[in-house]
Order: sequence, then C-alpha cells, then structure tokens
Amino acid sequence: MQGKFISFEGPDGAGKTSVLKEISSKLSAQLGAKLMVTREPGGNAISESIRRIILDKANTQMDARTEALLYAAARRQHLVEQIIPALKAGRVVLCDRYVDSSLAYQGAGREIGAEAVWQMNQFATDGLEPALTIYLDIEPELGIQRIKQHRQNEINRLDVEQLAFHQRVRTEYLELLHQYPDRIKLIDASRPFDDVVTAVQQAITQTYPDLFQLNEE
Ligand SMILES: Nc1ncnc2c1ncn2[C@@H]1O[C@H](COP(=O)(O)OP(=O)(O)OP(=O)(O)O)[C@@H](O)[C@H]1O
Ligand SMILES: Cc1cn([C@H]2C[C@H](O)[C@@H](COP(=O)(O)O)O2)c(=O)[nH]c1=O
Repeated sequence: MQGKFISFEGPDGAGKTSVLKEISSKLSAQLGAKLMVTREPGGNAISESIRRIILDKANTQMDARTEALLYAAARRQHLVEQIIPALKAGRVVLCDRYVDSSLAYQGAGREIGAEAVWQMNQFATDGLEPALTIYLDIEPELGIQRIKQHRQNEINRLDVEQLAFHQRVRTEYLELLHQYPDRIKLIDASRPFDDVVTAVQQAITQTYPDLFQLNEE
C-alpha cells in the first residue's frame, strides 16, 4: 500500500492524545487532506458504538475475552472503513492505539496471554501492521495521576483498574519494544510536554525524513 501508517501507544495518561493533536497540527500544514488522524476503538459509527460499550463503567460483568473480541471487532471495522482506503489513497495515517494496545491490555493486563490475543488480531487485521509505532512510556502511577488531576470527567472502565493491571500493561509494552525494535520507538513521556513533542517529531523524522517538509499536492 502507498500510504504511511503510524500508530501511537502507551499506558493511560501517557499523553498520546495531546501529543497527537500537536503533531497532527504541525503535519496538517504540510499535508492537508493527505493526513488522516484517527483512534481506536473508534473512527466510524460502528466502532464508536463498540467503544461506548467497552468503556462504559456500568459494564462491570464484561468477560476478558468478550472485551478482547470487541476491541478486535472495532479494529476490523476501522481498518475496512478508514485505514485501508486511506493507505491505498497514499495518505499518512496517525492512529491513537492499535493491536499493541490489545496485546498489552488484554494479553497482559487481563492475563489472556499475548499469543492468543495476537492470533485473534491476525484474523481481524490480516496482518496489517503500522510501519512505525511511537510508544510513549510512563510509570502507570504518573499516568493515572495525570488523568485524575486533569481528566476527572473522562475516566473510563479501564482507567479504574488496579495499579497492578496498569503495571502489567506497561511491562508488556516494554516486552513488545524488545521484540520489535525496528518498528517501535520509545519516548520518555514523563518529561515536559514540549520536550515530548520534539522527541516524537524527531523519531518520526528518523523513519520519514521528509514528512514534516512535504508540500501539499
Ligand atoms: N508531558 C506531559 N506533562 C504533563 N502533563 C501532560 C503531559 N502530556 C499530557 N499531559 C496531560 O495529561 C493528561 C492525559 O493526557 P492525554 O489525554 O493526552 O493522555 P493519553 O495517553 O491520551 O491517555 P488515555 O490513553 O488514557 O486516553 C492530560 O490532561 C494532558 O494535558
Ligand atoms: C485499542 C485498545 C484500547 N484499550 C484501552 C486503552 C484505554 O484504556 C482505552 C481507550 O481509551 P483512550 O482514552 O482512547 O486511550 O481502551 C484496550 O484495552 N485494548 C485495545 O485494543
């Protein structure tokens, strides 16, 4: 496929959404309509409906495999409706979370096992992977503290999990970094926001040297 697929990953509160906003505003000046910014679970009506079910704090009875299947289902629909058409059209896709989130949260956090979750996601994605993944690394305590301080009104069913859950999530991310050193780039997200944005821009530039200089076609 012609386009560029870049995912953003990290524990809750690492700053992905804020960093993506900043990076996309820098890139949109260069790329215009060639840029697509999207998120998982979500990006279209069906996947956003699945998102509401998964993240609803009232759904305390949800089984771990049900949760993993719902994330994979939302991802499939997102791929078919948004990501694949955008890549075929040669666009740059910035995606807030992708399969690595399922490996970390459902595989390790929920203790289903990364292998089972990986298999399920192979079916959902036909093996389509990002060329580059920006991993914003943060101690779970700090991430959760940021959410509690600044995003009290948006706390979801995953955010309220025990600290041990979030620690397993981060440990799995670090394991993935070890497994896929060419694809996943670690950024220390505990630093001041502007430093994190600069580091992310540098990491993207290492893989795509011209991206921040491309002119709109
Ligand atoms: N480097 C930073 N230093 C201090 N605060 C930050 C930093 N980056 C983000 N924040 C703040 O932390 C909070 C969480 O950030 P954000 O929503 O971007 O994280 P996130 O990774 O998208 O979280 P989630 O995965 O839970 O949606 C926000 O209030 C944001 O302003
Ligand atoms: C894609 C995906 C996400 N999650 C979790 C991670 C977060 O806690 C929420 C999404 O909320 P955000 O504020 O948009 O980050 O869902 C997951 O557990 N598994 C996944 O595959």
